[in-house]
Amino acid sequence: MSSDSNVLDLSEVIAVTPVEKHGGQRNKDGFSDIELTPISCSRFAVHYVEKKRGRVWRPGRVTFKCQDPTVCREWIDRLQERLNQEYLRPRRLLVFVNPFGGKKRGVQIYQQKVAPLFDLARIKADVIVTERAGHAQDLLQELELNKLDGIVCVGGDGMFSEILNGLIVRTQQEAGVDKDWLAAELVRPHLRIGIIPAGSTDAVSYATVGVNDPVTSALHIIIGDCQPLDVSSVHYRSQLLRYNVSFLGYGFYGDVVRDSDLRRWMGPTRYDYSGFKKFCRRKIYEGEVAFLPCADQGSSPYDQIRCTEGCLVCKQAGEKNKPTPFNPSEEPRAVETFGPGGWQRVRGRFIAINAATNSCACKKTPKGVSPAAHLADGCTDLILIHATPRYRFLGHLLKHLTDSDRFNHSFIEVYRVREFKFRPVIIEETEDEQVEDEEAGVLSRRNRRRNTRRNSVWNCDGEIIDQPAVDVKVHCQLIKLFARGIEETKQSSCWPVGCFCA
Ligand SMILES: CCCCCCCCCCCCC/C=C/[C@@H](O)[C@H](COP(=O)(O)O)NC(=O)CCCCCCCCCCCCCCC
Ligand SMILES: Nc1ncnc2c1ncn2[C@@H]1O[C@H](COP(=O)(O)OP(=O)(O)O)[C@@H](O)[C@H]1O
Ligand SMILES: [Ca+2]
Repeated sequence: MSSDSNVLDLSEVIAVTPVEKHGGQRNKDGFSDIELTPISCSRFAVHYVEKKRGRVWRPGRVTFKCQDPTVCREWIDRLQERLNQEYLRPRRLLVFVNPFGGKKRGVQIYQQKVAPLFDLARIKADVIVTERAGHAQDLLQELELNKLDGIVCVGGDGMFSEILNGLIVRTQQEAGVDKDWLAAELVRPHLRIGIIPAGSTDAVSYATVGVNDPVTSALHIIIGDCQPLDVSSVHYRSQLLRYNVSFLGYGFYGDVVRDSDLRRWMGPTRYDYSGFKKFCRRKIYEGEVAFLPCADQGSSPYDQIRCTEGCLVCKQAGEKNKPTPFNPSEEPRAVETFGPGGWQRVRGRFIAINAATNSCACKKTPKGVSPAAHLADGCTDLILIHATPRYRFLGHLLKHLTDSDRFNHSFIEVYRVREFKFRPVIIEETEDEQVEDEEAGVLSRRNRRRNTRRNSVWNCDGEIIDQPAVDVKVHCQLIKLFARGIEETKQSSCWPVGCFCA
């Protein structure tokens, strides 16, 4: 409801309920405790999304008084009927709660902040509190999903990654698509995923809603928002390792997540501790990155075009990348040529190799690792941080705390790509010769270095991929979230909400 008028957009109404005669007491979450028997009611309440500062949403409520109870009943039924016609609104959800992530408050967050809203909106939720890592991913291979309107993840990026992988693997299996085939055109799951932030970084939630707030995310789910999202597949020698939706980091960020995983008892601060430790260590990793730049030259990580609600860049990418029906006999369109318009190569000694499939905005870096990255453009921003003295690397890191250009350094290269591969260089103790062994997936350069340098791991949305050589490919708008992208805080967006989801 806009503040200077009394117009209420029906698509942002949560529910309509009869109200008890004496106005009733509201509990701390703003709900009236007593549901009145509808026949005798002369009042009804319209619960709606109230937009607060900083993209925070709260349930608002306005009460209407009718002289005649039948008119009141008529209003309730007609409004309820209209809400039921809003086809994007979920009726039945499967909720996975991670009791272990973040500050270990996933269950309380769901019970106290989300469940009352789902009840108010008459959403039936099947809740599963996970008992171990990978539990949600396993259940998604066997549970009955076709009566559901969506899946909700109560946790952080790692938990979301589990559900994302579980759902995509299940969908390919049912569609007969070989998920291990790098060139395969993946089938899009029809179920949307909602995220209730209850983790440590919650980058996916922050980058798609603009804030990490459980009630705000619950309201986006209730009104049936729909936001397509790119997903990157990570393979090694024709075997799928994992799907990634936000951040892939080798070197610094890989070492941070490997070190911090041993300190989960520290909660979210484990990342700052490990970050400081790995910053001081500043390990350098040699390797070669090959990448296929995105075809649309107009779009670049430097172009300052932010991906917001109704983003045109994503809308055009969606038009260009409409899913073609899967045809096993058809050879995929593989681009293997090197040179202009084809693959490019960069070989070097890196502090970090990062890929941001969306901005990766989060509390640590509100504008994101790559502020101009798009949620659904079919590309990922490949950020190569070459070896450099610590003070210069620190200067780059500090820029994440502000809105300034974090890429404006001679030791940083950034490319907007559709695919990339990384091959580490293993340093071994032998004579100096160069051998390229694609079969082993590594370039082995024999040298007189005293010690073989251990490789880093890939930080894949906070989960560890313990395989340095990877082939990454972006699948445009592979999944859909109950979100609408980063809302413009001032003028309304240029496209009606939900325009993306057919
Ligand atoms: C000196 C301050 C430097 C601030 C640097 C901020 C860099 C922020 C980069 C954030 C990357 C975000 C990408 C998101 C990844 C998440 O998917 C993933 C999993 O999320 P989940 O826990 O919810 O499951 N999260 C992460 O991998 C966390 C990465 C966080 C890295 C923190 C790095 C801190 C660096 C501190 C250096 C301090 C140097 C001080 C020297 C005097
Ligand atoms: N019940 C559980 N017990 C232990 N680990 C779990 C459980 N449920 C999920 N996990 C794992 O916890 C990890 C972190 O989950 P996440 O919600 O991302 O928390 P955080 O944001 O703190 O990393 C994920 O790898 C997930 O697989
Ligand atoms: Ca993208």
